[in-house]
Amino acid sequence: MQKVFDDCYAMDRRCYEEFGLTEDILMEHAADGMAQYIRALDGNKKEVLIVAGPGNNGADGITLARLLHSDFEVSLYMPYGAKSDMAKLQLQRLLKLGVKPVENTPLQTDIIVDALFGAGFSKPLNEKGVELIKTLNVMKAKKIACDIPTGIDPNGNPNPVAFKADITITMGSLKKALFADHSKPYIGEIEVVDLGVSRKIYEIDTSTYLLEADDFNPPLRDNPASHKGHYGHLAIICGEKSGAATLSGLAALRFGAGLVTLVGNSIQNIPYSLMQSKNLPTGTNAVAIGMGMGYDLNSDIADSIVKNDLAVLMDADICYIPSVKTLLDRCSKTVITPHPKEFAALLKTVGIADVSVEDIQRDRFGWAKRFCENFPKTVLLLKGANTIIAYNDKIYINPLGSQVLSQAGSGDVLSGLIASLMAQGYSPLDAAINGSLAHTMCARNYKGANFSAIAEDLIEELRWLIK
Ligand SMILES: NC(=O)C1=CN([C@@H]2O[C@H](COP(=O)(O)OP(=O)(O)OC[C@H]3O[C@@H](n4cnc5c(N)ncnc54)[C@H](O)[C@@H]3O)[C@@H](O)[C@H]2O)[C@@H](O)CC1
Ligand SMILES: Nc1ncnc2c1ncn2[C@@H]1O[C@H](COP(=O)(O)OP(=O)(O)O)[C@@H](O)[C@H]1O
Ligand SMILES: [K+]
Repeated sequence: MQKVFDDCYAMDRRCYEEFGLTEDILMEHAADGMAQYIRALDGNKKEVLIVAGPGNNGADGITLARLLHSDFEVSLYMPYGAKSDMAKLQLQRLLKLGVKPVENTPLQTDIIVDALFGAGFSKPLNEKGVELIKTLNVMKAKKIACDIPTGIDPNGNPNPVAFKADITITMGSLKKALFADHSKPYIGEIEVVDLGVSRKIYEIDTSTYLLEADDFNPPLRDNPASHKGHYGHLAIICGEKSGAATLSGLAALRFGAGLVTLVGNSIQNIPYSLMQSKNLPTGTNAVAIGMGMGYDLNSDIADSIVKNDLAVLMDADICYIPSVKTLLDRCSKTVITPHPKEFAALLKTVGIADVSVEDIQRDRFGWAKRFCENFPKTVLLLKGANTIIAYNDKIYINPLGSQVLSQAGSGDVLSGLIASLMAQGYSPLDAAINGSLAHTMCARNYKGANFSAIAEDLIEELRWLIK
């Protein structure tokens, strides 16, 4: 797990005030981090175009030009001149080496470093900036963003366009804007550079964390004398489309639930390994509800969930049903897993806000936080390119998913995985984190073409998740 921050200003300030470092020292390290990365690239890449802006992001770029000068053919392009004190100082130093900024971007180059705007990006790019970014984006070169790709605003949205990086070399620590859904196509890989002290010292407390594959805690069985009763009994409520519940059920079983029952009237053709029942079976310790259900929730089942305070995973259609609020208010072990459209419906159903899917996607962290303030007992998993898991004031980001997962049924698999862990006794938060990690790791391990995975393939991958 890595720490993630809104921005680095407080941590930079601490470096100056408590550790006696200067802006100059921090900047030298920032530029050196990029220089080391460029020096380690394949030896044929010699031409480097650095596009430097007027502020300290630009100053990082100018400093990099000094560090690379004479070992590389550096072109430094400064379309807005140097405005910040550090940019002016770094430019003076560079001029003393006899290096002058170029008047135009070259037509081709091996490497482009985007140091136009970084943490200070605060208003839309003007026409000149838009044209420049578009020109850089179509050039064939290795593309490196300094701190954050130019054009990505603090909420992670391109405004209106953004530099499309192969790698973002970010300064000091990770920032939330790198993990918005809208920024994902622009960020590329991410590398963090230390700024004069180790990251362990630089970073302060946070409530946001980035999940990694190493955080995965699988439901391994360590009791040789176990029986199915040790691994929980999950009930999945079926409705209009029983295929969704069946996929969830198979995923839950493959992920270790001892017994999985599909609950509903006359469900056809269910796989032999799943049980079926018209009512909530006695002995159920977790319930999954909403997948393919339609908008009709059996009130006896809802009452029984509330009365017995069962662990409950809620997904999909339940976001549109008013009684979702009762479940969220009254149950103490709940996970809800909407995609952005379902989340918009949920916010409206429970009376928090009437907003569009695009409003949510432009501020996923903000809306997740607002939801959790209203429902402090619930774990929210907001699906997306970078899935967010939010509980109370804590946020966990899972960046490991990919377009392999973009098809109907993969959300049903996710519900089954999380509900399976809830049945096996994981806390709702741990179930959401580990279910989501398993889901994205299955997608990463899938060997076929990235358009070809279906839900059943993800379920198959669970077999090989632990090597
Ligand atoms: N503060 C520090 O100690 C460090 C800062 N570093 C670098 O400094 C960067 C932040 O520098 P700044 O705060 O100077 O900000 P930027 O260099 O990102 O932006 C410079 C200024 O441009 C203006 N601006 C913002 N958006 C604009 C737009 N769309 N069109 C035209 N002008 C616009 C703003 O007034 C802003 O302050 C970081 O991203 C990082 O690269 C690093 O050197 C590490 C240390
Ligand atoms: N481009 C992507 N990158 C990462 N994860 C993705 C991507 N597209 C889809 N997913 C994931 O796939 C799942 C899709 O769920 P959902 O939309 O509910 O599908 P369904 O209900 O049809 O099964 C979510 O977990 C989502 O985060
Ligand atoms: K940048």
